Amino acid sequence: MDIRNRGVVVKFMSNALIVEDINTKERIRCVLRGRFRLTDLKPVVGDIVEYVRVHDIGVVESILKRKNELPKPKIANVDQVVCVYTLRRPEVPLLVLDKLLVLVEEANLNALIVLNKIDLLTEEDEQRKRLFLETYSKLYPVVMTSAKTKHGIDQLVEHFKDKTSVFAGPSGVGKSSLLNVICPGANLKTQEVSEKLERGRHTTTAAELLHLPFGGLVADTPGFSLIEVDHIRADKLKYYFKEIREHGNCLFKDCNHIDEPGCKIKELVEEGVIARSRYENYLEIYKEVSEK
Ligand SMILES: Nc1nc2c(ncn2[C@@H]2O[C@H](COP(=O)(O)OP(=O)(O)OP(=O)(O)O)[C@@H](O)[C@H]2O)c(=O)[nH]1
Ligand SMILES: [Zn+2]
Repeated sequence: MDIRNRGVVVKFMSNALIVEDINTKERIRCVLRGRFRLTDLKPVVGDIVEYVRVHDIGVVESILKRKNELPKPKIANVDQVVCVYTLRRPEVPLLVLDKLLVLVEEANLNALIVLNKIDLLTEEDEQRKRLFLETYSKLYPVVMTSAKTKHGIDQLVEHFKDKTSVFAGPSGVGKSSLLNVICPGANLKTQEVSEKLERGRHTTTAAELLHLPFGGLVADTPGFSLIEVDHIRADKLKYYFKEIREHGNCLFKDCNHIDEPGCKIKELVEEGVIARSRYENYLEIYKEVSEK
């Protein structure tokens, strides 16, 4: 009787995949059992598979049910999307972060918010920083970091421990820099200009999962930096804003919280329970997806 082992698919190569054994952490080159040719279901990075050893290679027998699945980068069983944001260099509009969080909620994933480049913040930014923390730490875990001075990196590491993470966020916020700090040796090439020009190609190649030295896995790609919400239906948007989803109870059951009478959400914005910027961005995205 063959012994079935379990492992995580960490990488794809031309005609084989690399599976990291769940128990031994050994990386084994695997091929797929022939019957996979007959189905549409193929393993992706992040999948947990069952495999048997045949001499020094493995043969993948089956794929375990996925907890979740990201289309781009193609990756399964992600525990958290690490949403990186900066208040300076670049100064990113909150709308960009709120759209990203909508995508994370839509995919039913957990978000970790990282406010990076805090070394660049001055006293003038104190107010904006406080407002940012006030708004988001009610909703998601927030960590403040500097990839440059290493401030907050210990705390960041705690959040990555024993999880499968993927970075996301707009260009230039420091995703690759943070990855290189928490995973020395990852050596993300994406910082180089030549590579950046090939970005289109880079984002279409399969992600690879890297083993973190303190336990856990992280995808080597900059995640989804293209933050596109056009596919979302306007009447579904309310489910992808955490605080709006959690405070229902409007006069109309199907209230979209725009200008309906007896809207509880609008009341909560007035009372300061729901952040005004979040509600305004909700309205903005609602408008955007209604007009398409
Ligand atoms: N001052 C400061 N600069 C930083 C910090 N983190 C990253 N940078 C710089 O910001 C620039 C962009 O960093 P990247 O890590 O390439 O950003 P990215 O998010 O991966 O960008 P894309 O690959 O375009 O998506 C680089 O010049 C980094 O050196 C930080 O915490 N503080
Ligand atoms: Zn309402």
